[in-house]
Amino acid sequence: MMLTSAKPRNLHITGHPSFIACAKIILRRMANTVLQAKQLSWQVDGKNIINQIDFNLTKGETVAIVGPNGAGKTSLLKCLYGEYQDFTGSIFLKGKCLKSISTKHIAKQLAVVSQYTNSVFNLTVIDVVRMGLIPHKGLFESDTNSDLDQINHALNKVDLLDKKQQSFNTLSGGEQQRALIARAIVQAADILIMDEPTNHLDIYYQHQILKLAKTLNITLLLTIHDLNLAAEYCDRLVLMDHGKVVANAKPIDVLTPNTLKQVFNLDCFVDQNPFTNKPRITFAASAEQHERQV
Ligand SMILES: Nc1ncnc2c1ncn2[C@@H]1O[C@H](COP(=O)(O)OP(=O)(O)OP(=O)(O)O)[C@@H](O)[C@H]1O
Repeated sequence: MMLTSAKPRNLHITGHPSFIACAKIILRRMANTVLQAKQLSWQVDGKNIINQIDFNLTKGETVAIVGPNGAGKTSLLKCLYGEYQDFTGSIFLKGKCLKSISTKHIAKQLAVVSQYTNSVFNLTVIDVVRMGLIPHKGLFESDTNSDLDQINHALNKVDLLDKKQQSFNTLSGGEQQRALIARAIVQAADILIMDEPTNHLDIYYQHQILKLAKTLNITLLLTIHDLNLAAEYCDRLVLMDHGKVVANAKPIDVLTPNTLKQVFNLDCFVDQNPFTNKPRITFAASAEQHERQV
């Protein structure tokens, strides 16, 4: 197989047809990679929290990072969206080294809905959603009619138009998540990162938030504990344990009894959800389980 030309779009590939097909798949994936980590590690007090992770996010995918408490899921996200800068290895956002991009530029590409925002926002819902405009505006620029239209459109999309003057802190957990998604819509980034978006939500809102995120038709990266929800809504799962990636594949290939036993130290049964045909996991928590090694 031979690849010529420096410009991926003009590449001329020669060789055996199977090599050519394989090369084309690899090149297409490379061209569509929006976020990439290479040999990413992050330490606290000399302890590896994230340990030599290679990670790829392709345009349009929905990927969940799953794994036990303390596995390093949130830390990985925080490195990937630029909150932690003291990592080793490299992170590329649309081909550019993350450390070389300004925060404003990152925010134009990547919106974040993270945990524990409640105490931060003593603002009305519309003010929280308006924050999505910040990366697109100058310091003292006031809102235009088109900005207000965008804000109202986003609030309408998440069904919070009637609560726009309400204090963010007084919203229910599900409504807060929806308000933060509205902020992300206004931010107009094409990658949305969500850290445990279904935390504290009842089963109806868990599905509602994930369905809403999917309707945005953007690239989604999230952390989630519920493996059945992950299987339901995600194209790919990255299973982490002790700061490392244990498996990285389609849900059906990651959610196997052997792999889950290895990571969660619980036996489980995997069959198909009768409504969606997606993998369904039932854990068997028996009295003889050994304590998990954390
Ligand atoms: N800023 C920090 N300082 C010290 N330790 C940290 C810090 N951030 C994370 N850790 C530690 O790193 C480990 C991984 O934490 P992280 O929040 O990334 O895990 P997680 O997989 O998201 O867990 P959970 O499912 O409980 O949210 C934990 O042991 C945590 O205590």
